[in-house]
Amino acid sequence: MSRPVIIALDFPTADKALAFLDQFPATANLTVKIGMELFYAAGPQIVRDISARGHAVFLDLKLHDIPNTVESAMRVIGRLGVRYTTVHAAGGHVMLAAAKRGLVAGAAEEGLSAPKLLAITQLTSTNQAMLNDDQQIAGTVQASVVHYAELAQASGCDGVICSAQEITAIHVAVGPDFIGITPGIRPATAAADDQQRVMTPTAAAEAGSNGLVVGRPITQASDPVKAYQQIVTEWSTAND
Ligand SMILES: O=c1ccn([C@@H]2O[C@H](COP(=O)(O)O)[C@@H](O)[C@H]2O)c(=O)[nH]1
Repeated sequence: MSRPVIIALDFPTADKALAFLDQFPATANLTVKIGMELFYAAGPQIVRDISARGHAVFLDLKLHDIPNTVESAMRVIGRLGVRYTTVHAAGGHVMLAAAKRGLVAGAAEEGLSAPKLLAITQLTSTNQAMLNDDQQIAGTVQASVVHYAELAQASGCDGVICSAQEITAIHVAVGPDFIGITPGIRPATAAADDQQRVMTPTAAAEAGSNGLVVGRPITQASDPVKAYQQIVTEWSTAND
């Protein structure tokens, strides 16, 4: 299984996202994440433009709606040729199964492989107090995340999005082949920003993360290519 370092392209326009990518060698074959900001600004064309440059796309729209709506939206996403996409586990097993059905159907219509469906467990910006007080979920963050991983697996998802802090417990609960992609990654000297459950690339590798998502530590670095390469080196070394 490949273990990508996924760059979160959190930019307000297509021009800014493409200019950012222009800094990398044309042969870089990156894996990049298009989230709500860029997709709402630039639409499906930005997925096509970035794919045409040879990069793999993770379309992170975090769907959470009634099952029929999610299934229909996932059918559209399935036609785009992305590698990963996301849905909120909190939508429940009926919605998650509908998401998977839509994704598989949409991809089949275009003769494509279905994207990997990853369920958001607890956002990495959520801490223990927010879980208990805001969401009124009792217990630990880890218990909630593991519960959502089990629900996602039983509902046909391919993996989850979680903090690297929970990845070991997830793999114990649902097995090592269930994908755990981890945002909230910060090199040792980087600011946490709004992230609450962070880990370094080395610690994430040691815990068993299947892939990192990194945004601001790369996109806002004075030398983004160097920042990306440093994280890839740290991650690869720790995975060896
Ligand atoms: O739980 C989650 C789910 C998704 N994200 C996304 O990852 C990146 C992280 O960006 P940073 O700048 O490295 O904090 C961002 O696009 C989020 O939407 C997440 O952080 N946590």
